[in-house]
Amino acid sequence: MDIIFYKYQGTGNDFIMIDNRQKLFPKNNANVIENLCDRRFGIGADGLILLENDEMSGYRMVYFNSDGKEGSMCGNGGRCFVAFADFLQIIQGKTSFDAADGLHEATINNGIVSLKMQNVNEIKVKPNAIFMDTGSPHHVQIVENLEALDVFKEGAKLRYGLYGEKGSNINFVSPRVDGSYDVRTYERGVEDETLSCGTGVTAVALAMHHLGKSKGNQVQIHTKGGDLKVEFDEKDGIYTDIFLIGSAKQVFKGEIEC
Ligand SMILES: N[C@@H](CCC[C@H](N)C(=O)O)C(=O)O
Repeated sequence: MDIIFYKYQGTGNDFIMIDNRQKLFPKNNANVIENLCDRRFGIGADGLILLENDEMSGYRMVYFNSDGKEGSMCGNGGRCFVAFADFLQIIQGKTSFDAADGLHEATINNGIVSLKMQNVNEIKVKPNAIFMDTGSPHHVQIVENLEALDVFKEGAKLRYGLYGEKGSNINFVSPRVDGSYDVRTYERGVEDETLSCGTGVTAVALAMHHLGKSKGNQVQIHTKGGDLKVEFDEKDGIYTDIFLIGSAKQVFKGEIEC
C-alpha cells in the first residue's frame, strides 16, 4: 500500500505530514516513524505529523518526534499543520484543532501562520535558567557566545543531567542590541539541535519578559532557520493570548511504500 506524504518546514524545523483521515498510517509502529524521519535511510525530518479527524474540534494533530515516539506539543509543527489544512482546503483562513496539550486556534494569511498557544501559569526561575511548559517542557538559559556554543553537547548534558528520564528541551538565548533575541535549541525526542523550535521560542519570549529583559508584549526571535514573533498578554505573572507567528511552507510531496 502506498501512502502519500508531504514535507513541510516551519523556520527550518521540518516535518513529514500525512493526511490520516482514513486512518491508514501505521502510527503505532515507532520503528516505521523513526525510519521515515532518518535523514540517510528515510525521507528525513525532525518529526512526523498526522492530520486526523476529531469529533469535538474537527481536526487533530498527532505529532511524533524523529525517535518515533509521540511527542508533546510542537509549535512549528502546529504552524505547518495549519498550512497543510489550508493546502487541503479543509479550512478557510482560520481554524481550531486539537493537539497533545489541548485546543489551538490559528489563522493563516499569505503563508504566515499565527498559532495560539496554551496559557502559561507557572514559570520557575532557577539560579542560571528558567523553566516552563509551553505545551512542551523548556529550559531557557542565557549565554554569551551563542554562535560558538556546542548546542549538541551542552544541550544533551542539561537535558539528561538536570531533568532525568523524562528530560526537557533546552534553549540557549542571546540578546541583540535591537531588543530581539537569537535562540538555539536542543530538542528532546530529536536528541540534537534543530534549526528552530516553536514551543522553545515561545518559552524564550515569555522568559525574557518575565525576567524584565523584554518590556513590550511582543518579542522577535531569530533562529538558525528563520525569524518568529511571539505576542502575548501578561497579568500577575500569568501569560495568556500567546501567539506564535511565522511562515510555514510545503517543500515536496512523495509516496511511502508501507
Ligand atoms: N519542534 C517542536 C518541539 C517539539 C516538542 C519536543 N521535541 C518534545 O516532545 O519535547 C516545536 O516546534 O515546538
